[in-house]
Amino acid sequence: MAPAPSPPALETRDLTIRFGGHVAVDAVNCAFHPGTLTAIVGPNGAGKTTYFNLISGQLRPTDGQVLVRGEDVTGLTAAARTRRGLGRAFQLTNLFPGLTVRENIRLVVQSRRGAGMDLLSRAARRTDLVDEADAVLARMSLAGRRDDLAGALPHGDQRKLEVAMLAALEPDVFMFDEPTAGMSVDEVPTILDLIRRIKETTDKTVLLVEHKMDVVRQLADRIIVLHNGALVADGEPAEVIASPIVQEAYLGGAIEHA
Ligand SMILES: Nc1ncnc2c1ncn2[C@@H]1O[C@H](COP(=O)(O)OP(=O)(O)OP(=O)(O)O)[C@@H](O)[C@H]1O
Repeated sequence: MAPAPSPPALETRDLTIRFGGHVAVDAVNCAFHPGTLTAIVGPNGAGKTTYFNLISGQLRPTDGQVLVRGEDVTGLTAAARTRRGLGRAFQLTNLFPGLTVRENIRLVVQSRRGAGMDLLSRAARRTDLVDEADAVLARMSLAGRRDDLAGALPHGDQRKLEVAMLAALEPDVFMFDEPTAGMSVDEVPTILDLIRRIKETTDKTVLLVEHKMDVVRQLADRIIVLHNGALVADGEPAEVIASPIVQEAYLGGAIEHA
């Protein structure tokens, strides 16, 4: 007998949230698999960030479920979902500005290894933890910034540090919400390179909310399109980008509902 296929890394079933009479996410059914980077696109207000918030546990759905490796996590807190392998990069809110770049990474490594979040503890002096933090910094091209205070970094390097901290957490599912927002044109390629490295060197599941279609085109294996909270397209990037719904959303303004 053939072995049962493994469940998706992440799945949403009929995931729905209403704010008053407004349906912000509307019965979204979608499965995400390891080794795949899925871009989530759609016009402003389509429900992309709300969908992320429902997956990561910042919001509770009105209806539907979130499953991680087949396990229903809908009733769990955001922190419990993180422990089950869901990792989300928040726009700079996770950084400790008064600590160095290396200390920020070390805290993530420490906490993942169950050694607490105290920088002065005995665990914090363990050389294996420091070495691991340094390896992440090297991999993420941040070794040169190792001793700089996170709060004093230029914006682009803070965003890089945020990606590096998520990489140090080693989640199964990486969630990026507009990782290049507010970056200058010359800083964008570095972030894309870091995300590409995560995608190419690991068998992780990556979700990316992104407005810039050139970024999506470069990174995505698959694109899903949200519009008025509903999933309206799902497929290969070239095919989805060429579809009338995306052409209208990005080149011709708002999409009219059929
Ligand atoms: N807490 C909330 N209370 C009421 N309405 C909300 C709330 N959060 C989001 N919404 C509404 O839900 C809809 C989806 O918003 P969301 O921010 O998810 O869209 P988005 O696709 O991420 O947009 P953008 O691309 O502009 O970031 C919008 O109409 C928004 O006003």
